[in-house]
Amino acid sequence: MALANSLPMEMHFQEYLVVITVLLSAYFLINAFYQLYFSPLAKVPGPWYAAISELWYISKLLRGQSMFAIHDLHQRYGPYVRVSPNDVMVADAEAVKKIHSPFDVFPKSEVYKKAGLIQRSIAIMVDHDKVKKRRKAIGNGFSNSNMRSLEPVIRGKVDLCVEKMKQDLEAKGSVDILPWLGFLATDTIGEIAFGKDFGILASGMGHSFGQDLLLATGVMFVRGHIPGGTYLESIISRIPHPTIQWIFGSGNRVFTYTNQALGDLRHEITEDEGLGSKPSVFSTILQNQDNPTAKYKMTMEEVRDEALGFILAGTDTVTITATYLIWAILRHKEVRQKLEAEFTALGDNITDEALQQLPYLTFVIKEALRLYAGAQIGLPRAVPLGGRQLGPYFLPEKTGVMTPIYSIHRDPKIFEEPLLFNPGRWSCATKDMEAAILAFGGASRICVGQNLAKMILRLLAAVLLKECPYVDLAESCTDESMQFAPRLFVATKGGKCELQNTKNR
Ligand code: HEM
Repeated sequence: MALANSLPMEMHFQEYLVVITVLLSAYFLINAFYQLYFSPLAKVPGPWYAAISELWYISKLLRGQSMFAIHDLHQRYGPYVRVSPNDVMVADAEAVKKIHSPFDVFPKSEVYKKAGLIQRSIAIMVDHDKVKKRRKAIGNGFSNSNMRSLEPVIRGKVDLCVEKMKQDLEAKGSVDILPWLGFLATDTIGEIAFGKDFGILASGMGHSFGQDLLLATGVMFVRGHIPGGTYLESIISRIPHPTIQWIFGSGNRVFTYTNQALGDLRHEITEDEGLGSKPSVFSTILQNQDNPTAKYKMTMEEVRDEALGFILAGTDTVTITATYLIWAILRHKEVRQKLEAEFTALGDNITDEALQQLPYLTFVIKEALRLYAGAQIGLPRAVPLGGRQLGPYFLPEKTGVMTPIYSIHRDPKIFEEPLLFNPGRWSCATKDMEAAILAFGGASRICVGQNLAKMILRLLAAVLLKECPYVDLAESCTDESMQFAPRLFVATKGGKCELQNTKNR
């Protein structure tokens, strides 16, 4: 009897499944046919599997292979490659200039917005008018003149970092600079944004904030890149398992820490009207909060999201660029000698102002940023209203266009022998070379922290070579181990960058 009752149900269910499968297959086939032959992007070259679904690009991105995979596609298909139904990678120098033009703004793509954790930060803002206003509000904090007033803080961090690395070199004969430069970046940005560092340079150990931020960023990234990521998150985050709760609680823990630190900083700044308080990129903003006539104001939540955005955007990028900069200097003897000559001529006058005047140091940093800047993936933008002609293709509005830094910086039409680390090439730089550099992005969305990043790089190179003249690459630090690893963000293949003390060799 029970069997007799269940049979029609089962048949009904199977029929239901068959209908759904047929419908889905039909949808898939019709969509694939449309994408390949009738979509406005159908003429843009690229592999067929990328044109019919986002899966190929997302999987490459999440597995950290996007920059290599995209580079291969550009070699095969040319400067325009369709990498998903609605996204085109553009490595054509003229079109890249248009995409990052200050006059005809291609807004950031919504991918950033979906990410979530730092909703009020400039890094994920799409609306251009809001971006302009916010950049004015925070721009002063990173201006060259404010950077000068922050220099003692930054110099103090660089000195401490070099001192710690020197201790390892002298006690153990070698040092892995990768974690130390990570501590340097995190503590420096922590201090100038929150008014206090995380104490990790001094202790030589990570801080739970770093781990929480990493987790929260992972959640944010998956949410932004996986279709339906927000719904997936709201379901998974309800599972009452301690590890899952801990992972999804990371965002709140990060907010609690940041609110506390910024609250203290605000108190200190408003109590003594900024006199003698710790220098911070937010000093003016925090002073202005209770000033009714102030032109640019920000709420505490906005300041918090910006501060977190700085940590997220600034720490890994500075760590990786600084690591490769030091590696590249020590890897190329003639580069090191020329730099040492410039530093020797400065004597003890190692100030950032003096370092900024050194031509060869400037070329070395530019070349390190060309080949090894911490961000190498495609910068996502959307085609503005009305659509735009880019090269031979007319792309409708809202088409995603990405400018792949890795490939553009290695374009042989612009950079002779593009894979060679050759700082001298910048002594006679062409306009095209200058325009092709996207290490800090471009135009209206150029990196807010580039002055800070460059200051750290300059001071680090000068102080390290002065304090540790006996340092060289360790045997473990080979060209192979220093290749880019397939990770989400740039990383070294060997997972470290070891230097050794050559004094006793
Ligand atoms: C060598 C180190 C750095 C590199 C290579 C780098 C690279 C970049 C790039 C390529 C962009 C543009 C992203 C896009 O257009 O989609 C960007 C934006 C940004 N960066 Fe950096 N960055 C570095 C350091 C920093 C530091 C130290 C901070 C802050 C303390 C920072 C804060 C930001 C912010 C807030 C944005 C978003 C700006 C906007 O959307 O208008 N970056 N960075």
